[in-house]
Amino acid sequence: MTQTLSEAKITFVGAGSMAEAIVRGLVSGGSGDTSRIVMLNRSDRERLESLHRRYGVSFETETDRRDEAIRSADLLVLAFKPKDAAQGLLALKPLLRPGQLIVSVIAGMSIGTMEGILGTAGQPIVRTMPNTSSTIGLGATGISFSSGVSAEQKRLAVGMFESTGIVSVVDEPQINIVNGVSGSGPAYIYYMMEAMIEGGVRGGLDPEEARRLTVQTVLGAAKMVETTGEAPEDLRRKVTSPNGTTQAALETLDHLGFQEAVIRAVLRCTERAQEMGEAVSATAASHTK
Ligand SMILES: NC(=O)C1=CN([C@@H]2O[C@H](COP(=O)(O)OP(=O)(O)OC[C@H]3O[C@@H](n4cnc5c(N)ncnc54)[C@H](O)[C@@H]3O)[C@@H](O)[C@H]2O)C=CC1
Ligand SMILES: O=C(O)[C@@H]1CCC=N1
Repeated sequence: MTQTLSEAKITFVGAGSMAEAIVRGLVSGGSGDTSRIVMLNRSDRERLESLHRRYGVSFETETDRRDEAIRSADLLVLAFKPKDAAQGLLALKPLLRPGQLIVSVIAGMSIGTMEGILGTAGQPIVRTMPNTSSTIGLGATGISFSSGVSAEQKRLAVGMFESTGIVSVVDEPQINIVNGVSGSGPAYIYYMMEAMIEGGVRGGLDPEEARRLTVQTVLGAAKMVETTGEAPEDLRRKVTSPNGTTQAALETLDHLGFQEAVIRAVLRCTERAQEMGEAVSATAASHTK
């Protein structure tokens, strides 16, 4: 029988900000009985209770029941930090069923590393890179599959992230660059917004007005690219009158290396994901020695 996303039992291992962003997207997308979603955390019962109150999800804190929530899940979402990944995966290893679907949102950690730690080449693993805008249904998620993922499991995993925004299926080696563009991307935009607000305030605007104008400008610019289908470059040209104010502003950005700084940030982020993935392998190797 084919299983739908609204029937699938989903257990989150790690109940931090990314897990909450996905849950909030799932719940507001109206996908089934939310009590079938179980949240587990290393500690912090209050956090789990708060998620239960806000989204109607279940949670477990007692060892036997936590283990059962892991064993019985159709989709096991790994949502802990890379620094906790080696230990977290080793603890899961004895609880996994063959064929049980693992979905990782952990930055940097490759499918090969997960297979190595779990000691199973055939376990279906979905490696993803979502972002926190999933919270409001405007997420952008890169997703890739190990060879053991069935067509039905792919559909479930893609469906889960589609309920939180858009999904790009990519080859696994590209997940780190997705991290550089959209996984960490919201932070670059927030950083630019902080600077625009600060510029407005320095120029004499009230901070709240500077914030309001900045938010609408970023929203409007993103919507213009989406709605018109025009290239950002062409839209930028339309704002830029020859020898006008925008040109003066862009020349200042060019002088300070804005474009190159952003490109280098995206690529450095990608490289950092690779480094973090390698650190997980090294930690796992030291645990299993
Ligand atoms: N925050 C973001 O924008 C994004 C984060 N990610 C990835 O999502 C993962 C989680 O990130 P956040 O939610 O920001 O971290 P977080 O620190 O908010 O949450 C992680 C949670 O996992 C729990 N945890 C650690 N080890 C555990 C274990 N063995 N069993 C159960 N729970 C455990 C911790 O107690 C913590 O509450 C990271 O691997 C990160 O790379 C991916 C895309 C975007
Ligand atoms: O900063 C991080 O490592 C995580 C991964 C993508 C966004 N936040």
